Amino acid sequence: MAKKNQTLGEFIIENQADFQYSSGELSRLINSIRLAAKVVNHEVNKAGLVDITGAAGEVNIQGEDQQKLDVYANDKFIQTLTNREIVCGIASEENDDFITICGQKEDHNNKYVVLIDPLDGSSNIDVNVSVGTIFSIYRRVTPMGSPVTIDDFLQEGNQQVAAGYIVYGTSTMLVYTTGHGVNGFTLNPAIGTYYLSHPDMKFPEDGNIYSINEGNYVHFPQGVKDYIKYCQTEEGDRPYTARYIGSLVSDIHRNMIKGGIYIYPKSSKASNGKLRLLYECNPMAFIAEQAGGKASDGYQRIMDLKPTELHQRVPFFCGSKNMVEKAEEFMK
Ligand SMILES: O=P(O)(O)OC[C@H]1O[C@](O)(COP(=O)(O)O)[C@@H](O)[C@@H]1O
Ligand SMILES: [Mg+2]
Ligand SMILES: [Mg+2]
Repeated sequence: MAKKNQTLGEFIIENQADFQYSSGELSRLINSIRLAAKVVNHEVNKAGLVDITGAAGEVNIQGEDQQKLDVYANDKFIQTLTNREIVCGIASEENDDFITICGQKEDHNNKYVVLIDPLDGSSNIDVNVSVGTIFSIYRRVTPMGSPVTIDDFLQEGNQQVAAGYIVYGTSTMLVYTTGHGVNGFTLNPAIGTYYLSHPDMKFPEDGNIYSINEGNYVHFPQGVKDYIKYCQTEEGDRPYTARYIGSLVSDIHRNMIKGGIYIYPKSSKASNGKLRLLYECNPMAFIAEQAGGKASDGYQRIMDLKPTELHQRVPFFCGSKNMVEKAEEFMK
């Protein structure tokens, strides 16, 4: 049983056996993400002081202006994972195509691929609102020693071996799962160590927070409009409270602790919504389900969706189980 205030390092070692294929590689991989997150956290905390705010002047494959911190975080995570030779491929929101990590030896036995949203909530960087990083880990499907292919990345979310996020907020937390529940670790910045502050995190089955960008209301499908009206109706424990930070990681983290639902639906402006299946929705869905919550595209379980493209978008309904089921009823 996880001991409160255990360090992340201790927790990783102690729980290594949990993992079916445990050979220490996944532990080293999680440790590398822990390290890269500390480096990025250091920069995030100085946003505004150092020249790390504003646009980097490039546009990513999503057509978004890359923020300097998007690029910085992307470089730090890719560097840290590459230098430790534990992954055979990386895909990122900020890179058009996946990257093959060969390392020193061509025939390395690295068996994991990582998909990452290096900086989530980019629109909040310059305004001192919490942002995050999201990661998703799979075992490769192509034979060891053979070139990594797109098939290693286009796997259904139910094949994830681990997933998690880092939230750079009032404190910095790393929250992850390897399919054995969800645990949250808070960084003590004074000594640079993560401590188990939130063991065995659980989504309350019900909540009274709904998180959606109502500014797009007129463009939403009727089912979403009806669900919003339902949330705002004076009846029983409603109206619910509206909370929307505009950083997926932070909105889901809050709702997991307090109970709530996050929705980024499709709309007449965005036929598949905005969020990316592989490095935003699948990892957050794995976390949500492992914490007793639910995640769908309004109809189907997110983690059963068959990916077809690296940067594909899907509608996203995620949160307290009963609230997501209620919203799905309105989508029927
Ligand atoms: O401004 P909008 O349209 O409400 O979108 C906000 C959503 O977009 C995102 O910022 C997309 O993620 P990135 O910042 O990683 O591109 C989510 O974090 C957030 O929930
Ligand atoms: Mg994102
Ligand atoms: Mg991002």
